[in-house]
Order: sequence, then structure tokens, then C-alpha cells
Amino acid sequence: MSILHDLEAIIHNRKTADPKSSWTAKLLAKGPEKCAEKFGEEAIEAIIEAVKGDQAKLASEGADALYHFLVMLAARDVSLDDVLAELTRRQSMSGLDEKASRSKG
Ligand SMILES: N=c1c2ncn([C@@H]3O[C@H](COP(=O)(O)OP(=O)(O)OP(=O)(O)O)[C@@H](O)[C@H]3O)c2ncn1[C@@H]1O[C@H](COP(=O)(O)O)[C@@H](O)[C@H]1O
Repeated sequence: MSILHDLEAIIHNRKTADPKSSWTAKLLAKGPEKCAEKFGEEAIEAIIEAVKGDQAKLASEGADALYHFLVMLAARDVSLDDVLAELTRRQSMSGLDEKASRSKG
């Protein structure tokens, strides 16, 4: 299990936790729109560090953005595996494209 799957499982448990007991539970209790808004803010903070070129701060803001991405998915009952399956599907499609262009060439 990856760290992202571990974090997803923790976030899932927070969906039914007392909002007073954790930051994640409090954010989820505010609803999917607020979770999406927070993801947007954290993504912008990562963009700012990417533009500035500070690698350590980009890694840190990237971690914030990934955490808030998982919270946003959980708020809408979309799993990390749903996202990974889409990436796998796209990779297999591009694999087919590569095979087709090799057989033409
Ligand atoms: N990875 C994270 C993580 N990344 C960022 N954050 C929180 O996200 C918040 C975002 O920062 P902001 O400056 O926007 O927070 P803020 O100013 O308090 O937010 P607003 O009230 O202004 O919206 C901070 O409070 C961070 O602590 C996280 N909170 C929790 N986790 C992980 O989530 C799991 C569950 O944590 P709890 O919710 O604490 O149980 C644990 O494994 C944690 O490691």
C-alpha cells in the first residue's frame, strides 16, 4: 500500500469522525465545495513555488496539494484507485498508439 493509499484510508475514517477531533474531519464537515476551494488554494500555493523555483517549498506545497486533492476526492466519494485507473487507461491507450506508429514506421 502506498503512502497515498494510507492517507486516503485515514481521510476516509475522518468522514465519520467528530469535526472537533481533527482538521480533516472539520474540513470534510464543511462539504465538498469547501474541500474543492481548499484544494484550489493549495494548488495555487504550489504553482507559486514552482514559478519561484524553490524546490523544497514546492515539495512541501505539493504535499499540501496532494493531501487536499485526496480530501476533495473523498468528499465526492471518488477513490484514489478511480484516478489511478484513469491514468492506467490513458497509459495503455498511448501504448497502443506507440505500437501502431511503430508498425507503420
Ligand atoms: N497531510 C496532512 C495535511 N496537509 C496539510 N494539512 C492541514 O491543512 C491545513 C491547511 O493550511 P491552511 O494554512 O490553509 O489552514 P488554515 O489557515 O487553518 O485554514 P483556513 O481555516 O484558513 O481554511 C493546515 O492546518 C494543515 O495542518 C494537513 N492535515 C492533515 N494531514 C494528514 O491527514 C491525516 C489526518 O490528520 P488529522 O486531520 O489531523 O487527523 C494525518 O495523517 C495528517 O498527516
